[in-house]
Amino acid sequence: MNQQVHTRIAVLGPGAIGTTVAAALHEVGRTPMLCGRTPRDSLVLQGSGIRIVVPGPVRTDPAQIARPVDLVFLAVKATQTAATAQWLAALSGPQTVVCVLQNGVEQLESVTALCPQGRVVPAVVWFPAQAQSDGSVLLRSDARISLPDEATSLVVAQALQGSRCLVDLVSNFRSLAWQKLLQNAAAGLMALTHRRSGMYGRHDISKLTLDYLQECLAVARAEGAELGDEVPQAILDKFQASPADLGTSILADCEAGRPLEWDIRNGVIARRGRARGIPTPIGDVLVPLLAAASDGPG
Ligand SMILES: NC(=O)C1=CN([C@@H]2O[C@H](COP(=O)(O)OP(=O)(O)OC[C@H]3O[C@@H](n4cnc5c(N)ncnc54)[C@H](OP(=O)(O)O)[C@@H]3O)[C@@H](O)[C@H]2O)C=CC1
Ligand SMILES: CC(C)(CO)C(=O)C(=O)O
Repeated sequence: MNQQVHTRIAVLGPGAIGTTVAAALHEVGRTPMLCGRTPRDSLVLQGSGIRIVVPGPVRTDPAQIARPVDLVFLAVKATQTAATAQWLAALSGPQTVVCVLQNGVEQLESVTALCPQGRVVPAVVWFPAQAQSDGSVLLRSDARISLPDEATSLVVAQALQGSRCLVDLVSNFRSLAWQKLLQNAAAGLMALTHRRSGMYGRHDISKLTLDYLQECLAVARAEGAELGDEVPQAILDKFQASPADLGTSILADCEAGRPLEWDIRNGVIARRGRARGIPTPIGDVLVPLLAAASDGPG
């Protein structure tokens, strides 16, 4: 008997990333339970040559959950994690694996605090996905996540096996998570300018991006990430090679007037730098601007 077929899976936070993973699971016959904030009958993922409808409903009341599931994909914004405490308590038991599909390097601590019963696996999410005005989600590249190469991650890898969401199990997870964090930190500039990837073609913005990434790299290395000297330029090259209209999830939040993940994407680097005595002069300017753009007042 195929054990995967019997794995009970929930997607908590059926937004851009949650819809992508739910669609990948549904497509291979492992339709997850959908848990969210806004009731919906179904989710729709669109992309180049794809349209997948994931049957709902999106449940909105954790009190209606009768028993834990085997695997939870948590895909709310980091600013929303605390508000999922009741969901995590209802969905997770001692055997439950909670895979955190969020940016940042602090997922393990923040989510473990909310579900001490579950086993938490942080993920690096590499693909861009954007909610559309009709409620569907647009997937803008192949779906891929990286997980630490450890036993708990196998539950996640098995659930996604054969699906359109590729899973890498990596021995250098910390380094990879910091590398992705640097990409996100640089993407924060889009939320300040309200411009998309095309802006990295400007000479002044590419210089600022490289200078910022150099100071972020120094903090990442002090935190134990093994990242080479080429990383800042490689990140800039990636933005410059992206479609000019490609945004980032923090820009989507900014445009929708939602709180920004400024602390887990940019603030964390300045915080960790301060704790280690590493100067972060550019971050010290960007972070208050992002925080104020997010939280006001005014
Ligand atoms: N989008 C992207 O391209 C990428 C995003 N990421 C990261 O992935 C994470 C998720 O981002 P993304 O998918 O863009 O976020 P979205 O804002 O698109 O989705 C968040 C989802 O969580 C739901 N939600 C919010 N609060 C709760 C709650 N209390 N209980 C249950 N559900 C809730 C939202 O519901 P509602 O519809 O009501 O708002 C929404 O469906 C973030 O950390 C982001 O940085 C990483 C790589 C790429
Ligand atoms: C698009 C991507 C992968 C890079 O900025 C991302 O992480 C995000 O939008 O949050």
